[in-house]
Amino acid sequence: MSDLQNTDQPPRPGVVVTGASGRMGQMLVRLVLDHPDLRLVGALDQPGQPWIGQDIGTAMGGAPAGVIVSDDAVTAIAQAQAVIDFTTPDATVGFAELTAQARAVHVIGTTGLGPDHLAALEAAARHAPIIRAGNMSLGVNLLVGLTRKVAAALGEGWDIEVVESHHRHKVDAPSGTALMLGEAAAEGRGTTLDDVRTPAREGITGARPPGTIGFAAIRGGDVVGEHDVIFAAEGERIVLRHLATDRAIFARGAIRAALWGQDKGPGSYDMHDVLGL
Ligand SMILES: NC(=O)c1ccc[n+]([C@@H]2O[C@H](COP(=O)([O-])OP(=O)(O)OC[C@H]3O[C@@H](n4cnc5c(N)ncnc54)[C@H](O)[C@@H]3O)[C@@H](O)[C@H]2O)c1
Ligand SMILES: O=C(O)C1=N[C@H](C(=O)O)CCC1
Repeated sequence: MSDLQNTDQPPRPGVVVTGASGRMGQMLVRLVLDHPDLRLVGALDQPGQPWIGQDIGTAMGGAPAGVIVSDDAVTAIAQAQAVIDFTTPDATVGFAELTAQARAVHVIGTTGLGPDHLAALEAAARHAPIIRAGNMSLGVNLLVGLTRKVAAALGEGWDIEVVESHHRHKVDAPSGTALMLGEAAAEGRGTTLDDVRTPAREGITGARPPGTIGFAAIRGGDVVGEHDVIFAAEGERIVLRHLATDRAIFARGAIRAALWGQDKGPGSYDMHDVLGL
């Protein structure tokens, strides 16, 4: 095979994966390395992480990938056309400033973001596209639409509860997905989640106020991610359920978003934009 690049083909976007040693980071590195239309140009992790300075392929137990894990985000992101980021809220805000400077697409899967983080991302999105979703899978994004529809069809005689289960390492609750589903249910009812969200229950809580949306979080073992939206009325119940059994569904969505974003202008986007839902 010739070493010469086929000049008829557009250049393949260069991708930096952040949190490269993490559960999602490793999955993303594998899929980007295998992708015919993308190049892995950087693998970032936090200072002190034992993989810093090693080839990402060998650190993951495979063949060398030709990309060294680094904690130098400034240098790595300067050469990226896309940054795929599943890390922590504070780290994500830092990466957003750098992707804005590089005019690179920032695909954000990080959950647990607070109002200050979200405001910082809005500011960064004035300079480059940001595609963010608490869940990047096709199935969950379809479920969001179904949840909105069912909530719109049912009156306040139907109580809405979102129950989620995740692995023992997850640090935020409710999950980003549960919040997406709760927001969709609230929208379906013509309100906002902030107005109807019930705080976590414990002790003598009193009876359930009508029209509220509650959340319950289960943590244990290696559960990848499970979500039920329960609509409960007198005498009947509807349960909308999504079960994730493989993190690849999130990584595939993120890669699709990175490619989709290549010809988009600055702004805030989500997976509904990417998937055309
Ligand atoms: N949106 C989705 O579809 C989706 C799917 C799965 C997970 N998530 C979210 O993605 C995030 C990561 O999940 P995970 O299970 O991979 O976690 P993890 O703990 O396995 O990985 C996080 C990685 O980020 C790294 N990191 C932390 N701070 C950093 C910094 N300042 N710079 C660079 N790297 C840094 C850690 O060292 C680690 O490698 C969580 O917020 C989780 O909820 C979202
Ligand atoms: O493993 C996690 O952490 C997950 N986080 C997302 C969430 O908070 O909803 C998506 C599912 C997996």
